[in-house]
Amino acid sequence: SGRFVVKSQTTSAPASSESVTVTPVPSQMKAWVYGEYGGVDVLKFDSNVGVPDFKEDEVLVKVVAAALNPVDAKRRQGKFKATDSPLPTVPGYDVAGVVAKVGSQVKDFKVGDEVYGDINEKALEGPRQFGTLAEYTAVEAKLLAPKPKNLDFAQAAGLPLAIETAYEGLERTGFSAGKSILVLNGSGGVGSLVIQLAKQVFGASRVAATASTRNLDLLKSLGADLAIDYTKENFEDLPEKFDVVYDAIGQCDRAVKAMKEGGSVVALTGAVTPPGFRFVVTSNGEVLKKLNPYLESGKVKAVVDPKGTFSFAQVADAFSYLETNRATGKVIIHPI
Ligand SMILES: C/C=C1/OC(C)=C(O)C1=O
Repeated sequence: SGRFVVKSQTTSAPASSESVTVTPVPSQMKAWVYGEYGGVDVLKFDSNVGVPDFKEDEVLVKVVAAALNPVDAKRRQGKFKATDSPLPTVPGYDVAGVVAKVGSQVKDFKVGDEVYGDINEKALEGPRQFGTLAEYTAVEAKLLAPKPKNLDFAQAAGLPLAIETAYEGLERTGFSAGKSILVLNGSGGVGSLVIQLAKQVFGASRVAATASTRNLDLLKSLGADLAIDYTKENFEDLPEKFDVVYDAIGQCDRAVKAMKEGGSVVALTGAVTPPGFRFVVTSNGEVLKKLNPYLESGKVKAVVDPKGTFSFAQVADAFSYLETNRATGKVIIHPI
């Protein structure tokens, strides 16, 4: 087959354009790999990794950008080894890229489509051996959605796992219009989206969020009515209580003290104190399709860490930065 080049153009100002060579698909590719569990030092850059096979209901995506998530680091540390796929592993859940090949059962996508998604339907149960920190990745078509036209690949790559987690957590608490919410870690990858979805999609009456001093203005810019500086006060000591507390940091024992009688507390990680509950995100392209209008209208924005994107060669440095827990928004790898 001939050379297929896609010229991507965002519809927002400042417009950005990027040419992506989609085919011919090689048999070998560049990817980051680890053959043993451990620290960042087990990550190796390999120029001769086999391009993954894909099933009839899957697509092969030419990766343009990928995002790092805490689950990538925890998985590499072996915290989920009991349910992990075999080593060696190519890490990475989030992808934004261009469809390079489609399986025979795929109807919703064709070669050249610009897509984004989280490639692991169940984050901790058998995540794919060949992830997104690679030139190509295979994924079920049902986990993908068209990339929002106004976002470049780097911005889009940072959304799937975080926005699906934010949305699913709000749904699971029964959050709805007119309710109040407190978001713990409002400047994080998930928290920065919980603030926006609560306000713009669910119709929150009031949104409060915690962050450090340097991120209080960001909370307000995302729509928070109350920005709480956790270096200066304890949110659970404030007189105001909330219908829902979304714990995106691991402070469930404190979160339940900020909940109104009859309210709900959802936690992403860490020990759970009743009535708080924990869940693990299920990836679903339909959630991304449902949220695309909010992204394309600009009502909901992707938050990329101010350090900017890390190059493909800098993946180990990017993980070191992510694991400081100091990132604001998402840590993105672009271009790949
Ligand atoms: C994205 C999934 C996760 O699930 C747990 C328990 C974490 O700590 C994650 O990051």
